[in-house]
Amino acid sequence: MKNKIYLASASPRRKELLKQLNVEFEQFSLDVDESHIKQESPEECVVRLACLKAQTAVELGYKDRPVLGSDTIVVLDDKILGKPKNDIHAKSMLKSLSGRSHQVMTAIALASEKKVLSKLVITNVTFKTLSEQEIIDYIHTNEPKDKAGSYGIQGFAGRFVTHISGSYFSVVGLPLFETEQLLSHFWNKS
Ligand SMILES: Cc1cn([C@H]2C[C@H](O)[C@@H](COP(=O)(O)OP(=O)(O)OP(=O)(O)O)O2)c(=O)[nH]c1=O
Repeated sequence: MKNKIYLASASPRRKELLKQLNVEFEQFSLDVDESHIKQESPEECVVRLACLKAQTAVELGYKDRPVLGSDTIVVLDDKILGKPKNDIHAKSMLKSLSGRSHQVMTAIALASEKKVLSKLVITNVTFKTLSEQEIIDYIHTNEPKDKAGSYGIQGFAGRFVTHISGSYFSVVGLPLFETEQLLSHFWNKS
């Protein structure tokens, strides 16, 4: 069917965001190797991972509709901050983000057997200076655990943000405007 897609993602946030586009979809989770390759830039890495998620799903047999894959990373001084390994890791990431600006990069990819289209969205986010206690309290909320950069702008960390330039939805995991654009490109080209 023309307007139905698959969402290759375990993320409940991406599911909720995709609903806002009024696209019919089925979600499933995938196990892909998300490790970073040393030589690649953050931009190359996030696009590669979004494409990998979408293309792996196609290879696994999800071929009757386009597959949407997405990946989000936080980048500080050109270095990738992925998901924290533990609370100590989360603490050091939050410390490094304190009082500074960073980029949140989300790539989206649509794949079928015939083609793959992708788009990279970069958003600048500035944090206020965080006290040691604020970082500890935030880690106790458990929010950092499954999130790139150890924070969720949509949750308690929203109050850390003094400035954002770009797409709020992209920071949460799925840029709405760009996803709709990519879908329409994909369908117009098929
Ligand atoms: C910076 C930031 C990230 N995140 C989330 C978005 C992504 O879900 C997650 C980054 O990990 P991803 O590997 O991009 O996504 P995921 O593992 O949650 O889901 P899947 O790979 O199956 O699609 O961090 C927020 O929810 N809020 C934020 O403010």
